[in-house]
Amino acid sequence: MTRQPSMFDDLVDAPSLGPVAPERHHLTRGAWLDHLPGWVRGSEAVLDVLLGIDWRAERRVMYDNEVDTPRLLRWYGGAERLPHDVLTEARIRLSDHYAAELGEPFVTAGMCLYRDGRDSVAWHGDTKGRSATADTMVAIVSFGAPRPLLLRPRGGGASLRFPVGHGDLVVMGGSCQRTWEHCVPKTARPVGPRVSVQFRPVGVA
Ligand SMILES: O=C(O)CCC(=O)C(=O)O
Ligand SMILES: [Fe+2]
Repeated sequence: MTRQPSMFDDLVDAPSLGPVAPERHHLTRGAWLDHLPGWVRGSEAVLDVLLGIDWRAERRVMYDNEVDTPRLLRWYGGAERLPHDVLTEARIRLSDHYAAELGEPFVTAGMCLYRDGRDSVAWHGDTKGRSATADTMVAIVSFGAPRPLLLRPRGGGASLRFPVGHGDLVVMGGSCQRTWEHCVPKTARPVGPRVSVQFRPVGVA
């Protein structure tokens, strides 16, 4: 029996991706950032799945004590199935869109869970691996509560602020990891959880 479409269909529709049509912001020294708010439609359903994956706390040494880093992590190599099919599709679509410019596909998916405003990541560049010396791209898709992603040039300069959450796409490209730094600061505002999914080529971390 065929069913009449109903007003509830929007709520149960599978998450989907809009066109990859980001706006490019040229930064200094060959760095750039592509920004596309609301790329993933129906991102709440993806967030629900992501909140339930096997998150891991990472320990690091600080002032001689071992402390938990203030966010949870999960890293997927290229061979591991991603927790939601729309993420697999996102990786394919991003690899297609950036193929000519990047020259290789996005492969790994690093995920971070910011449980609330106390979770954060300090200023850094993703400079483990080839990104220490070569131009590359890191594509970030965000789910859940918006948090600001801040960028600033290494060696000093004003910082830029991009709100990221609810299906937004941000791609850091060119020399961005070497010549600029980024962070997600803590906030005293009450905020819900945010999951960041970062796609990178092999050998970039
Ligand atoms: O939360 C984000 O989107 C940024 C995460 C990040 O910079 C990193 O894990 O290297
Ligand atoms: Fe990073």
